[in-house]
Amino acid sequence: MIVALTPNLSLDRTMTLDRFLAPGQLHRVTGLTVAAGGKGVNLARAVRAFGGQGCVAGVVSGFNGQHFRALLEAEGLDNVLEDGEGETRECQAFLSDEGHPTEINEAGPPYQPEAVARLLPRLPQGQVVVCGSLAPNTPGTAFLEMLRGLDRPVVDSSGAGLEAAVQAGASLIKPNEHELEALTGSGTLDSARELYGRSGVQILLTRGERGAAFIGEEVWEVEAPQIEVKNPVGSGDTLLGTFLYARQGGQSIPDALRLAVAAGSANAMLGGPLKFRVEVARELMAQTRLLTPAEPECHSVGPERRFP
Ligand SMILES: O=P(O)(O)OC[C@@]1(O)O[C@H](CO)[C@@H](O)[C@@H]1O
Repeated sequence: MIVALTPNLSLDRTMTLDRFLAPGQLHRVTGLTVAAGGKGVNLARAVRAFGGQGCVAGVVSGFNGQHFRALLEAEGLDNVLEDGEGETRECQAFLSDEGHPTEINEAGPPYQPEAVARLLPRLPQGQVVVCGSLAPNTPGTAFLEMLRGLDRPVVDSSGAGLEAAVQAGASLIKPNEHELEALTGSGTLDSARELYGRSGVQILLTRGERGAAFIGEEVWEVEAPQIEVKNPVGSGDTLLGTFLYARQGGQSIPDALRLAVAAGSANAMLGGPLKFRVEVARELMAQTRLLTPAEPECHSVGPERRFP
């Protein structure tokens, strides 16, 4: 079981516009999809698409929260949800034939310690993955404490969330290059190696259309296939969900990474997490390229921490 604990769930509204979003102009919506969202939902969808067990966990609130529950139930995704106060946020994605997909994410209701305290004991047994942004006003100490109580979770967050993940000794983090740069001052493979060397936290570094790298005791890089991107939203979540699913199923790191990169590409090519198809990911896997594992320059690795 992969448990996608998502601190800031959302209702995702994906709008196709008659032309690329332009300031000060009227736009007509030619297509609209409303789906349960937040990074953990996309991750759980990918796990399930491959035949694995994925469960969404989080706090939902208000009318949007009821809508979220109904959409998740309609999709048949396993979930553990607690009711909170305020209103679950909305995240908008704008697409058009002219490209440049654009996202606008609300902040969401503030951190709700009581609801989180009710939620955590209800999490099912399994690998916990903490996914996405934190609720506004989440105290750093409370988040750190939560991570420490989760037995080496995987963390896909940014900013303070990522810093806390390193401090708490997460088993794996999944930054993109910008998030790694914000964390360490540089988004390169060398800086990821240095981070692993001093923390023992494994890193799955996503590099957008270029692919991804795994940095731990072993270092692997995979180049993504050339595809036409329809909607990149959720590609990183699909990539991570696929990687974790494949590793739990016993696949080697390079095989899991190739499948994960292919799955992220399939997500972007097909139009997002609701359109993702495993067969396409498997086909695209043949077009990924595994680069020769680079020799770590820094051998001073920390305590051994492997996933799973
Ligand atoms: O605001 P966060 O939590 O960073 O990201 C939320 C979000 O943009 O991430 C997913 C795509 O990765 C969307 O489904 C979702 O709405």
